[in-house]
Amino acid sequence: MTVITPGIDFLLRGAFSYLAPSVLFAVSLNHIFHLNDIQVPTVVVVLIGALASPIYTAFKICASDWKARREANKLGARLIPRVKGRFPGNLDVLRQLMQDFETGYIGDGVAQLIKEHGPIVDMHILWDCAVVTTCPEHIKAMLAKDFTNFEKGPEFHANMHSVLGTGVFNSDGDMWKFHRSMTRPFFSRDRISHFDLFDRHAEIVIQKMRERSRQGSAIDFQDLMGRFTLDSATEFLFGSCVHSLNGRLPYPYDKQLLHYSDTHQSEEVAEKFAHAFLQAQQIIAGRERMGWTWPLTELWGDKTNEHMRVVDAFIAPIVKDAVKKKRSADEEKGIAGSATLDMEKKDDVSDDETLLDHLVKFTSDPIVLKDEVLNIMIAGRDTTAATLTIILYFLSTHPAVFARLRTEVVDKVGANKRPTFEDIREMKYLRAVINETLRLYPIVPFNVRTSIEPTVWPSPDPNEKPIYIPAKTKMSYSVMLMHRRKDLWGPDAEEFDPDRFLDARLKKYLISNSFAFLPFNAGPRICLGQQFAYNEMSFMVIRLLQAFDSFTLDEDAQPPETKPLPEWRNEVGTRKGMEKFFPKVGLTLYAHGGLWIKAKEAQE
Ligand code: HEM
Repeated sequence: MTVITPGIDFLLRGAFSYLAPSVLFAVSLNHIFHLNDIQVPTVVVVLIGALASPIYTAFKICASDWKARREANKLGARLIPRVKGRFPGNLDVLRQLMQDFETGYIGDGVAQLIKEHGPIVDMHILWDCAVVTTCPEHIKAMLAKDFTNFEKGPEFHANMHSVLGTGVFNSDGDMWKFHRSMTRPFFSRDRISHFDLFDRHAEIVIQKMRERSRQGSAIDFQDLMGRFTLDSATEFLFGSCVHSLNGRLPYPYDKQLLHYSDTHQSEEVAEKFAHAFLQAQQIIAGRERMGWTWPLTELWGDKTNEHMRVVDAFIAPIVKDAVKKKRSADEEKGIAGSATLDMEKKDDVSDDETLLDHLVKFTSDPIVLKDEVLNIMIAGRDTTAATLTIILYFLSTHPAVFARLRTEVVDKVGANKRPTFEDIREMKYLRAVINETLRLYPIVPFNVRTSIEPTVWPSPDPNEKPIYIPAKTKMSYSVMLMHRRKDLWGPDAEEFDPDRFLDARLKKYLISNSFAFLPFNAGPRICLGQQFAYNEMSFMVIRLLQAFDSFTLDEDAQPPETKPLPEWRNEVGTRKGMEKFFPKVGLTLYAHGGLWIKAKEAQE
């Protein structure tokens, strides 16, 4: 079977639509010359025809600019402030953005353009609108007020499809409603049973950290949290834990040889699965960054294929098993096929039910089931792992916050007791620490929607006309940059200070403008797992603070090429100038090279 690769498909379509005007023009010209008996050499006809495509393309660009200007005027609005680069198509801007992405501090390139042009800007890459906004009122329009006019869009779907399929993350309209409505009941109540699951895996985490602490060596906390959330997620999603916490944990780069020489190199299922899953996500994140040109980097084949084969090999038998189990249960009860759907209360979720058990009540289509569990796994795993990692980074670098939080843990829960949902609800400072971490490092720092119909947004400057948003335009928004705006969060917006979620600043900045804080998004597509995430993260942090009475960053253990760049320190008073880790973003945010810490065991 011949399969057309994304690159070949892109080139064929591109060649067809780009060359069509030239071919059409040359053929028509030839015909006119022929009718009028004019003798023109074929090579001249071909050359004139060849000019038709670039002229037509330039005409289309000017016409669409003119149309947007006219529509904006009609509505009493103005165009989005546009970046004017030095090279055609703003290629220099694109190059700078890519370079900043590879080697700079997270969001550097976009932050600079916003500083120069205001909180909404059109980077206008390759003659196409490439908008980014950090305004709460614009984000509110896309996510809530004008929700039906903004979708993820066909370009996003195409970029993500080979990994996310048509799951809840990567669908719009009726398909999204279908996925969301079958998954929502699973998250709609406080599912206390998860605390058993968290506890089992948290216990292994603590044990691994104790072992490392006794060896006097640092541990990569990001890797550890990736394993904790992978084991928890696979267990609660499929009821089949991959036990990645039992695998070999990495040692600091400078001690690798010493320790790796006496370990087996055999790759375990969990390692393979986690690695393949991560690689596939990195590839689709790269596609999203490259925009419509990404297929050119996949000329010889879809780069996600080899990784998705590993992921599928793990998931397919689990899905098959769940469908089989459900069928036999139905047969035993004497119900069959669609009758099952009428006879069961599908939305009821029993305590021991996994997400997959729940989903098979709605469909037995293995592709839909696989897509949905994979989507939830991506949504739920790296997000909590990275947030926990950054919480620990802040606790390691802010001893006063650590001490106050530890006092709250010991006072409210005790030195050893397993935390309950009620304990967590009472712990105001813990919630403030988590929120402050999510404010400075929201795990989805950049996101995107696509407009369907043209619309008008309020101007960030009330003295200026509103802003015209054309139809079918990709609108990026950055909650991370919004969360750091001094006009929205006060002059100390770049400081890590959990008290801002407890003192007068809460009312002044947040309650008066609730769309200024959106780590979980808002509106109909708000994160389904928000409560689950708060529970899981709170549980883990409490267990850690019960077991250890100090954490320190071990900067020597950090691989040198992943350390923050020395020149960052020149930017005094900014997060970039303060940071001791290198934040990066794939689909979600993470610490480049991991987060290496040393933990000291508590004596109580
Ligand atoms: C710190 C942890 C988390 C953060 C910061 C977070 C953040 C987000 C954000 C920003 C979105 C919106 C994405 C978009 O529309 O483009 C989202 C969606 C979603 N999240 Fe989370 N999430 C977290 C944890 C979880 C967990 C633990 C789960 C489930 C186990 C989960 C399930 C989902 C789902 C299913 C969606 C898709 C909703 C939809 O499109 O209708 N999330 N999350």
